[in-house]
Amino acid sequence: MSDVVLDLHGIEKTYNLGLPSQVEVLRGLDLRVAAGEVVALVAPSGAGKSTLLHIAGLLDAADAGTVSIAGRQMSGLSDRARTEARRRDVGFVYQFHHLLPEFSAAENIVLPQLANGVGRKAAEDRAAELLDMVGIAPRAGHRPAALSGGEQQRVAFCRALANRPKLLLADEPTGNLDPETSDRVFATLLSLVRETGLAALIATHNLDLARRMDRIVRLEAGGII
Ligand SMILES: Nc1ncnc2c1ncn2[C@@H]1O[C@H](COP(=O)(O)OP(=O)(O)OP(=O)(O)O)[C@@H](O)[C@H]1O
Repeated sequence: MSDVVLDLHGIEKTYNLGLPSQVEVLRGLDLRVAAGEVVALVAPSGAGKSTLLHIAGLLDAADAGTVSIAGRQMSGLSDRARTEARRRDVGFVYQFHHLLPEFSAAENIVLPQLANGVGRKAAEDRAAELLDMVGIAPRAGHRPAALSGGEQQRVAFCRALANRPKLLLADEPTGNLDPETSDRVFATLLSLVRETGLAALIATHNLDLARRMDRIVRLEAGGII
């Protein structure tokens, strides 16, 4: 596959609460996502979707196997180097936006850039550009509580893309929205991803949305089938 951004190979993960309550979640999972590709991750509840996204996003470590992002092997890195790689290369969107309630929409997009070493003026320009791309520039000064659910999720997309990551990971990004809003917000997400050419892995239970992506992968019995 050309231009592989996310390369998971032989990933194993077991949660050890002590025998007999050992949960083997991932058993030698392989998955690749290329630049510009939007992949739907479909899994029955409890199959390990969140576990997989956390490992791919360097939030959690696998017991075995390798994680490469943009050609760089992440498995052997120190915690600090991994955190830096996550900040720089990975954007996350969650089902519930997790925006900071005391900050405006624009500030929520500025802050992760400041944490990544970007200057304030450049960060503000980037926030304005992203809010414009998702069609809510006039809401830049609103705090999350003064935004609709769909607007909040759009801001969360902008925040995820603020540092120009190579990989976007999303866990049910439109799952808490009504079907019509979900549809519109999802279309925004797709066009954002396509414009920026990043690799995206988007978990969803919604098969209509999954079908609009480039490829569907199913997580079952600890692997991709
Ligand atoms: N920290 C943990 N300790 C022990 N078991 C865990 C832990 N986290 C998850 N599990 C178990 O691992 C399995 C996979 O969990 P995970 O959260 O990845 O599932 P999921 O596919 O995201 O589910 P859902 O779609 O319902 O959110 C589940 O059986 C869960 O109970």
